[in-house]
Amino acid sequence: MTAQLLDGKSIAADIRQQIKTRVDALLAAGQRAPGLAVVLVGENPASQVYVRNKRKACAEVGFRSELHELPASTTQDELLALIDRLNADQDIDGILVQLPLPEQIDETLVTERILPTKDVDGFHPYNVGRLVLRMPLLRPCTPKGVMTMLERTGQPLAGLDAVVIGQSNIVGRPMALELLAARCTVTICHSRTKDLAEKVRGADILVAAVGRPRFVPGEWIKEGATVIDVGINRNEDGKLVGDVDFASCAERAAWITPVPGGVGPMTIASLLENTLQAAELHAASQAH
Ligand SMILES: Nc1nc2c(c(=O)[nH]1)N[C@@H](CN(C=O)c1ccc(C(=O)N[C@@H](CCC(=O)O)C(=O)O)cc1)CN2
Repeated sequence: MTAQLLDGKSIAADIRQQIKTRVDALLAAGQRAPGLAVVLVGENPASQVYVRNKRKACAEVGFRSELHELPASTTQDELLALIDRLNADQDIDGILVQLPLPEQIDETLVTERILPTKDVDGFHPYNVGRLVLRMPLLRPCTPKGVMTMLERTGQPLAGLDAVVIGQSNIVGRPMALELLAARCTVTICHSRTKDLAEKVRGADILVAAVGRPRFVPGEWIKEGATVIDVGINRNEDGKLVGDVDFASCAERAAWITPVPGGVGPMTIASLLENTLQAAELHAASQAH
């Protein structure tokens, strides 16, 4: 089998177009455009690229976005004070603090300080808890983007065996919850998992979020599986590569995501969807 490409770049472009149409309708009805505050602490070059791309996507769909760039020496109290101001700002619907944060700042405290209804990353324990209970409000962006891609394959997900490699709070765990909510039988694998290859061989859907270049070889892939690669790694020549060995995995899979141009653009598209949803929540709360 040679896999069909799940083209995140083009699915994300469709989503941006749909969101733009909804923003145009809001503006035509005399309402204001959704507003996103993006907070970047320090000068991590990858984070600077992601933040730039997020703001570019906001501009493309007609959202307002404001950037709060803080020095790497920012204290936790200074960052929390900024979040308090953004929580209270009626012109701001969504708040995003780009991760990772410098080591003097506690990520958990920061995540918990953002109002759950403005938490467009979906990382607040309230939003994670709602996902656990199958009553999602704002859903973590990368897993949400993966679910959108899986819908595009047209295959019913209920009853499929899904394997997620990686147990991070922002990808692996919420990804497993999303797949469980879609009624897959889900196995979460991590660095202590025994017989990883055997587990992956049983997967109808594989989501690789390991952070190791080309970690999954084609021989682990079940014939006809869907392979979702969340990894973004630089190889020796500086080229971006995923967590799966694309060429050999594509020989056995039915569907596969590329890197770049797969899950990454979908993360940003999901952020736009969440920001629109947060703006709708905000407008509804003001109507009462
Ligand atoms: N507050 C958050 N921080 C981080 C998140 C997040 O969702 N929220 N996720 C990652 C980084 N990330 C978003 O912030 C992200 C990573 C990659 C891409 C992307 O589009 N990648 C491109 C390649 C880009 C390149 O050239 O480097 C692709 O895959 O095609 C988007 C978003 C950690 N932090």
